[in-house]
Amino acid sequence: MNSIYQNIITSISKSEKLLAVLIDPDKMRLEAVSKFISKINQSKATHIFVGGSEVNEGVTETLVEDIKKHTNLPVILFPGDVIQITDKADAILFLSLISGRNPDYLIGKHVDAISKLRETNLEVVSTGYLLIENGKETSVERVSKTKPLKRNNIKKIIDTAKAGELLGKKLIYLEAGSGATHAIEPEIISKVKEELNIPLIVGGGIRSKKGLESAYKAGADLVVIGTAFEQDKSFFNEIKK
Ligand SMILES: CC(C)=CCC/C(C)=C/CC/C(C)=C/CC/C(C)=C/COP(=O)(O)OP(=O)(O)O
Ligand SMILES: O=P(O)(O)OC[C@@H](O)CO
Ligand SMILES: [Mg+2]
Repeated sequence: MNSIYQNIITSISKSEKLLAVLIDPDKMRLEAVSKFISKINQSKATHIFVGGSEVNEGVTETLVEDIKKHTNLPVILFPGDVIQITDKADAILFLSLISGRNPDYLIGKHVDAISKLRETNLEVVSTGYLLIENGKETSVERVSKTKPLKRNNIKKIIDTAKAGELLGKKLIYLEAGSGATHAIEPEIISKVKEELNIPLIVGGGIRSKKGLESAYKAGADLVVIGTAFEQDKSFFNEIKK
């Protein structure tokens, strides 16, 4: 069986660019799901990510179940906490927040997640998650009680991403933060990409087709967009299939 991770690798080898729409269980009303997903189905999106920094228990499971009724795209959990794990999804980004030094977000939550993961068939994708300063405080920063990496310290960012790869992470995710003022700069993306032999995900603050193209051109393999779709459904028209 083709795994979601294998499919990402195959797409990259064919120079295809990937796009994930992030659905935040906090913000998506169940009544709005079918219309929202039909827009996703008509767009170039290749993946659906579901997650948030702070989500109440049970909400993610109900939402994922509903999303799956309306699409064949892979649904991947992007969880801020253990309670967001549900076997209704296809895979989970097993995020370790390697930009920070909070042991709970480096390894603690992961140990706590194992009992739940054992009961699921989720594909687990080990992901090195790097929060990069964007001009304002993000939810991830607040919840994890960590500081983001400074965006002018490119060496630290590159070295952190490479350390993640050498620790065995299967993906590196450069995160500016949901609703970021400054998306990750192309220069940072290209320098990190140059160093890596694993796929690179970029997200946070990308609000236009131009921003999307510029992230791809710099070397992002998969771009994550949430806020732009939440706030302006017409953005989907710009990225129709
Ligand atoms: C291992 C498991 C299961 C959980 C912990 C996973 C870790 C270490 C997560 C890293 C830190 C974290 C809180 C990530 C959340 C990522 C996420 C879903 C961000 C989406 O944006 P929001 O942070 O919800 O932004 P808004 O609140 O502005 O919508
Ligand atoms: O909501 P936006 O700013 O698109 O960010 C998406 C994602 O990278 C946040 O974790
Ligand atoms: Mg949120």
